[in-house]
Amino acid sequence: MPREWDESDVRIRPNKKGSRPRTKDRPAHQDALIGRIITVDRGRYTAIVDEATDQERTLVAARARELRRSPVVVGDFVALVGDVSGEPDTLARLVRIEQRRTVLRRSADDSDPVERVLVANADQLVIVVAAASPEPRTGFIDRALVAAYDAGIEPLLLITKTDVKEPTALLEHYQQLDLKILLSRTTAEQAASGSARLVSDAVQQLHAELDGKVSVLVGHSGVGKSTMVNALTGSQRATGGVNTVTGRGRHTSSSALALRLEAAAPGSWIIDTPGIRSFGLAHVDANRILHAFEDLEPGIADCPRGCRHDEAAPECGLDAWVAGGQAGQGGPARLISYRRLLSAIRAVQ
Ligand SMILES: Nc1nc2c(ncn2[C@@H]2O[C@H](COP(=O)(O)OP(=O)(O)OP(=O)(O)O)[C@@H](O)[C@H]2O)c(=O)[nH]1
Ligand SMILES: [Zn+2]
Repeated sequence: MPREWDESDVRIRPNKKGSRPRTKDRPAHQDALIGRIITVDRGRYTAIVDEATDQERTLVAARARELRRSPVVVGDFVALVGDVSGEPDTLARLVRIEQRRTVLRRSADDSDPVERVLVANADQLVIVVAAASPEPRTGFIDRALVAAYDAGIEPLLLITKTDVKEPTALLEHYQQLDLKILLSRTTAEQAASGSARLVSDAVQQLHAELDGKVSVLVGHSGVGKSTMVNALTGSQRATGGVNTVTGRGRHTSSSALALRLEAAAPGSWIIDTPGIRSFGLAHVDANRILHAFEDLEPGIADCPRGCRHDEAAPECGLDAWVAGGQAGQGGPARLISYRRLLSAIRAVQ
């Protein structure tokens, strides 16, 4: 029966060329498989696909030519095409990097402003220091806190070797900061025997904090990071499966490696960072680092206009803030830490 066309009819009328958009309008590789990058080694990217299903497998991929200039890092979700069987000696093609939820960055040091992405999509940064041997350095912790703040990820401080020394001074220093702190230790006999068995309470507490999340661990050499990572992951580095690709022997050039948290919800990963010992912060705006010092931050309310908050700043509100005890007993030391970091970053900006 004839009738009049109106605008709504026009809209639902099928496209003359068919309902499929033309190739160039379609997102490339729509049917690609999405994988999680667990390690990067000499241009080869190891990904987990179909994670937490019975199809789960590990495969190795190389970047497509058009991604040559786009760094792919541990924690990235990527689109994979080609041979995605994961069979030995196969190589998939990595054609796209999915949008990153968080990005942990650093510059190699403050004087090298080249900013590098270290890890993508992490939820948490676990800063590992020892109560003693090596002595904890608040400068390292503060830098890591700024990096976590900059990345928009949650920091957590893990103090190891509390059997060797009580971390009283360190706890005092961070007392007024809203920072989650966990302690771990071995029994003295075990430490003396050289095979550190961590007390299970400490491991379980950290496990609970990591369950369901992607966490990056950073710390100086010798603080007991590997000991803790092994306790949480069951030494996946050393034996079969995923480990042929991620095992220590073959893992030479990458600075990060994702390991699965044992006995945890799917998607719980620990990213170890053996090659990362420092956090250059040249890429972070000096005016923003105070946000990582929440215990001091309210003190700038009374600063004169344009105050630079450094030692030379006349009548900086931070001096009165810590002198008045508002940042707690550790306040004066915290202010020194803040100003030291501030001047290091300003010196290169
Ligand atoms: N007393 C004591 N010793 C520990 C503890 N945790 C680790 N250790 C010992 O500290 C030493 C260094 O531990 P690692 O786990 O290798 O340290 P790391 O941070 O991984 O160091 P790198 O491998 O150099 O990166 C080892 O001899 C451990 O047995 C602890 O809680 N208490
Ligand atoms: Zn000020």
